[in-house]
Amino acid sequence: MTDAGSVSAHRARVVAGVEPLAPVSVPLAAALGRRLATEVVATLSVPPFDHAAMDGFAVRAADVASLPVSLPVAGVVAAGDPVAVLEAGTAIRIMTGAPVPPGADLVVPFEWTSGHDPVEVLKSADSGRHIRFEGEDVRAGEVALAAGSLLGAAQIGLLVSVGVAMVEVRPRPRLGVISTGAELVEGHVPDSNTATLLAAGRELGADVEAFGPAPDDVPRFLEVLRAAAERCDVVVTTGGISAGDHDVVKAALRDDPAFWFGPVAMKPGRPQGCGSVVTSDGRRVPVVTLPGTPIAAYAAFLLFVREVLAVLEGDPAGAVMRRARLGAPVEARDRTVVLPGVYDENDHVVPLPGHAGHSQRLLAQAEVLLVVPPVRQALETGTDIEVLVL
Ligand SMILES: Nc1nc2c(c(=O)[nH]1)N[C@H]1C(S)=C(S)[C@@H](COP(=O)(O)OP(=O)(O)OC[C@H]3O[C@@H](n4cnc5c(N)ncnc54)[C@H](O)[C@@H]3O)O[C@H]1N2
Ligand code: MOO
Repeated sequence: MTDAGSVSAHRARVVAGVEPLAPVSVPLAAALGRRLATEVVATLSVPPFDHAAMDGFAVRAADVASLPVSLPVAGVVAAGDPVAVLEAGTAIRIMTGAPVPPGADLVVPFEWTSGHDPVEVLKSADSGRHIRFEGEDVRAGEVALAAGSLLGAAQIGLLVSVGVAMVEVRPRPRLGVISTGAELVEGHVPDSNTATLLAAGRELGADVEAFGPAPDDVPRFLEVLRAAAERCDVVVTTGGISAGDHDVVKAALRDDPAFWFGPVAMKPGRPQGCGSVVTSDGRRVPVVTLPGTPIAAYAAFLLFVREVLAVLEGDPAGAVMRRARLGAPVEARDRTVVLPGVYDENDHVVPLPGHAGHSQRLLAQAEVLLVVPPVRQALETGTDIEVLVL
């Protein structure tokens, strides 16, 4: 098979022409899990003012340079108090978080002193000790987070600290799933692909909607596809793309120049396709046509559709490719093989025994899918390979 049929070529094909979604402005509370569309510049410094890092006494380092020394305590300042001023030759009792009095350049912790007025300082330190200086972490005007950053708990906390309340983020992609096949419409086979792919989409941060099962009828299928595209940013179909008499997806789209169908050198998931539909308002919506066999559909979703979602969500690097070491030898073939597997006690990956090609039971027991590259040789224990974490 030519390179056009490799997994990596198909990955590139499905994301070709896909652009990040137009940014939306949201309050921080709605930004969890989104990516920044623009860099964020700090409007406040972190910390916002010089403050004590320890409970103790604010002093001038020069006044405690030679020990022992005893200083009168001129006042007390706690976090939230107005700023006090330190006169030379005195100390101010200070609590962690309180603003450092102008004139002071050292906080001596209680443990290094007699603790009472006049305070005897027993141990000294250089100017600047136990003070957190304004802007030493982030300075106002500096870039706090780069465009493309994923907003998790820590990033949201940082944005609050730098004084930012609204952020420009990429919205959640809207993922449409269309399963196809008369056996699903008639209820002879439960539609597990729709349920699996909706769940997989939600796990990847998408808003999801089912439009199938669609019957094996070309005009009906095209109607469903257009309706899905109008409401979505990416549409996935399952089934109907191999060589059968009722393969509706392929029949409907094979002659559309915006679509590609062909075998990809992988197992499971050999029949694949992709293309795009233009909506009434001129949006180009990518469409990925996955095989119907449940394991093939799920593996292909993780290999290909995850990439599309990553681009739409504004991930600058594309979907994160995870890797792991083999915990047992695996025979690589002439095409990419996707095997259900688990982590062993060394955090290496091993295929589950009894792999029978299409077992949904085995898939449900798996922690990862091993992506065994098409290198036609025995891969030894310890070999580094790509994994799809489930
Ligand atoms: N002559 C050939 N036949 C087949 C080829 C081929 O290259 N030449 N490829 C085989 C491979 S590999 C696969 S994978 C399948 C893919 O076929 P389709 O994508 O057209 O899928 P269907 O025929 O519609 O369904 C396959 C299988 O999966 C079940 N299915 C479908 N959708 C669902 C769903 N939503 N939930 C649960 N199960 C589903 C369906 O009932 C079939 O049993 O083609 C081979 N044939
Ligand atoms: O390659 Mo198909 O996806 O296994 O049965």
